[in-house]
Amino acid sequence: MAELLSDAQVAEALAGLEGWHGNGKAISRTVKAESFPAGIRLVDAVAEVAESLDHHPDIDIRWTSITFTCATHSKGGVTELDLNLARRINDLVQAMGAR
Ligand SMILES: C[C@H](O)[C@H](O)[C@H]1CNC2=NC(N)=NC(=O)C2=N1
Repeated sequence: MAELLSDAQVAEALAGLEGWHGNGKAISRTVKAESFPAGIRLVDAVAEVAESLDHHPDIDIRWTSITFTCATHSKGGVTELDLNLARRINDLVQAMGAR
C-alpha cells in the first residue's frame, strides 16, 4: 500500500514539515516540553493519534527533550504514513505548547 519514498522525495516533504530532519530511512524531530509531566502528556496524546492511525513513532524521552522518529518498519524506510504521522505530531506539539 504505502510505498517507500526516495531520499529526494523525503527531502522535498521535509521542507514543509517544521522541525523534522532525516532521509529515506527515517525522519525525526526533537521537541522541548515546558516540564517533564507536560512532555509525558504530549507523548500520551501522540500515543492516542498513533493508535488511531495504526502507525507508531519511536519515542525517546529525556527529561523535557522528546525525540519522535518515524519510519514504516514493515517497509524498512519512510512512506506517506510517516509524513502524515509527523504532521499530526506537529499539530499536537503546537496545541500543547511544546516547541
Ligand atoms: C499490523 C499493524 O498494522 C502493524 O504492525 C503496524 C503497527 N504500527 C506500525 N508502525 C510503524 N511505524 N511501522 C510499522 O510497520 C507498523 N506496523
